Amino acid sequence: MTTAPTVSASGLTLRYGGTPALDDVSLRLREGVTGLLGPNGAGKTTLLRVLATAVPADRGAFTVLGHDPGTAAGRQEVRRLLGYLPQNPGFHPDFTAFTFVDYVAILKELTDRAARHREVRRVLEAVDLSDVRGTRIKRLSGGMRQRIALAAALIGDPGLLLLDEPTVGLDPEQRMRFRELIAHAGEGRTVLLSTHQTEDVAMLCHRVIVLARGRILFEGTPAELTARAAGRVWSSTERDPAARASWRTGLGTFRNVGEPPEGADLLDPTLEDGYLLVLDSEPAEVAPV
Ligand SMILES: Nc1ncnc2c1ncn2[C@@H]1O[C@H](COP(=O)(O)OP(=O)(O)OP(=O)(O)O)[C@@H](O)[C@H]1O
Repeated sequence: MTTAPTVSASGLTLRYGGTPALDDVSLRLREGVTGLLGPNGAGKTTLLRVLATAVPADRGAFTVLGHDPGTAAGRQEVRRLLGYLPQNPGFHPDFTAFTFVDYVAILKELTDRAARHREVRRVLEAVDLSDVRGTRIKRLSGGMRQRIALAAALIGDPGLLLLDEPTVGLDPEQRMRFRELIAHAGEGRTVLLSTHQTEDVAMLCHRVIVLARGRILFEGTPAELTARAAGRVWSSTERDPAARASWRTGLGTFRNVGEPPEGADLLDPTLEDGYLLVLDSEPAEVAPV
């Protein structure tokens, strides 16, 4: 039995000038972590901002756990149900981890001081930052700052978590640590994770959406995205000019992605190969506005 979707969206469209940042986007998000992949300018941040009710769509509609943000009451309810980690969280560097998260909790209408402080301690504990809660943010590493932003998004235990490129700029160890936290956050709630890291998607997402030029090009499981490249990745001793992408690996041979020649030495595809080929299938021209 499939659970009811947390988010149901249909026909979301938003233009900046003549450029469609979102173009007729329909989707359903369920419990677990859904990765949102797409090249720069694909519309990922715009989609997250629309779902976070930070900006209204020009057309289309969506609900979060049945609430419609098209009405003032619905919008208020949706805001209570979601946590949002924006691309640039905008910390005041002189705030401590605790005062920043407490400030966000006040904005989230947690008015009872004692209960709010308990909640702030809970979310800082959840991201393993209890030890530095009194430290000023300017003295903390990038990874710790991202964990503070995640803690702030977790205030009130939201059913929907929107994360905009949270692992950008983190070193591999911090990224792995953050992956653990996202996977944990995705247990029992719905997470939409915008990222450029195909590895993050392969490692922790239940589903993946590929967005380009404001349109959804693919929606499915990471295994299904990887399968798009089955039989389309091969090894050769020379760069294959017919390949969509071709590079020399550490082994000295070339790894090619595209349409292989007859009898090619096929390799196992990765999610990144599938992603590349899905992007390649995109029509070159955008529909006239
Ligand atoms: N406030 C704005 N005003 C004008 N154009 C905008 C605005 N925000 C986004 N855009 C445009 O909308 C399109 C989608 O941008 P968006 O930031 O959503 O993409 P993205 O997939 O998040 O990109 P990135 O991976 O680089 O963060 C781009 O063409 C961008 O230039």
